Amino acid sequence: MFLPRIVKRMSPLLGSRMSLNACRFASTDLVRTEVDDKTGIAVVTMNRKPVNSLNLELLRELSSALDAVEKNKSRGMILASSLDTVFSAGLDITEMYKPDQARLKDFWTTLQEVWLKLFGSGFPTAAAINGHAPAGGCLLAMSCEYRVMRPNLTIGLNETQLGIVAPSWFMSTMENILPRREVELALTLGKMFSTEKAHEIGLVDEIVDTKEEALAKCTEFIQLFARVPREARALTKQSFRREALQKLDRDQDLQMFIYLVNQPQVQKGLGLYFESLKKK
Ligand SMILES: CCCCCCCCCCCC/C=C/CC(=O)SCCNC(=O)CCNC(=O)[C@H](O)C(C)(C)COP(=O)(O)OP(=O)(O)OC[C@H]1O[C@@H](n2cnc3c(N)ncnc32)[C@H](O)[C@@H]1OP(=O)(O)O
Repeated sequence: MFLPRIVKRMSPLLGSRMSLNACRFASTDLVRTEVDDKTGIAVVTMNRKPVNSLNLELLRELSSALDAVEKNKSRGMILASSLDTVFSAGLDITEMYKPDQARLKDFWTTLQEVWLKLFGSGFPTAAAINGHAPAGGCLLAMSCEYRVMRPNLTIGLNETQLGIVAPSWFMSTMENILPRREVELALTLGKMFSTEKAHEIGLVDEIVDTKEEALAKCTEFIQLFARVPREARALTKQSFRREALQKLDRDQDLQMFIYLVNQPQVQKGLGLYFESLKKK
């Protein structure tokens, strides 16, 4: 459950530019939200060790954090990870392998919700990709309007490599950034791009050396909109994204997911993949 702890104070504990400004914190164990009072930008940081795999609880907290950013009328939101080498490992395999059926339904519904809120948000969004971002991790980053990534990492929709299929709204999200042909090739291959390649093709906008620089670049991007009327910007962004958003038939997508994930060969594949991750 989202129990925001909101305090207003000067924070000598935070690094770099954030430390200079009074910040409001709305934090839970899994998601930390800090709003810089000077810029009005919220930094939403995922914090689920070891790899920020997206389980039901993390997704619920992300969903609540997005509501809070919207409600607080923040100038924008930066999505980041508290981990040194992983942005997010994507969906938590344990939610889909030998699942409890009621929880599985909740899990997928909440993932849809997070995507609808993030991809469809009116406020400006940017991702500080300070670690690997496979599959669902890539989806979160791609749902933002701008991506800044550290070198020598990987990002992509690798689902076919796992013997599963990325839902069509994952594909639409990549199509919002890359040409359709490039997306088809990336998805059919289950391609994980290096930071450098992702930058070359436009999946990532900038490469920087540190997380602090990534946050600073994301802030600069969001501040580009400082003088653009908020509502006009929001409606323009949402018009561009409306087709993808409306294409998601939540109920049909849920039924399809539940049916497919419960197929014995899919369960077997997920089990083998999970074991291979553990043996690594
Ligand atoms: C014809 C058939 C059609 C069938 C259609 C079926 C369609 C149904 C399904 C539809 C759903 C589709 C959507 C899927 C989207 C997804 O997001 S799937 C998840 C994909 N994610 C990955 O492939 C990432 C896997 N992880 C990694 O690559 C690496 O862990 C990492 C690069 C992120 C980090 O590497 P490193 O720092 O070296 O950590 P590790 O030692 O690998 O991992 C540490 C620890 O975490 C566990 N773990 C890693 N990833 C996950 C995960 N996604 N879920 C759960 N757990 C994970 C890993 O096992 C380690 O655990 P232990 O410490 O060993 O216990």
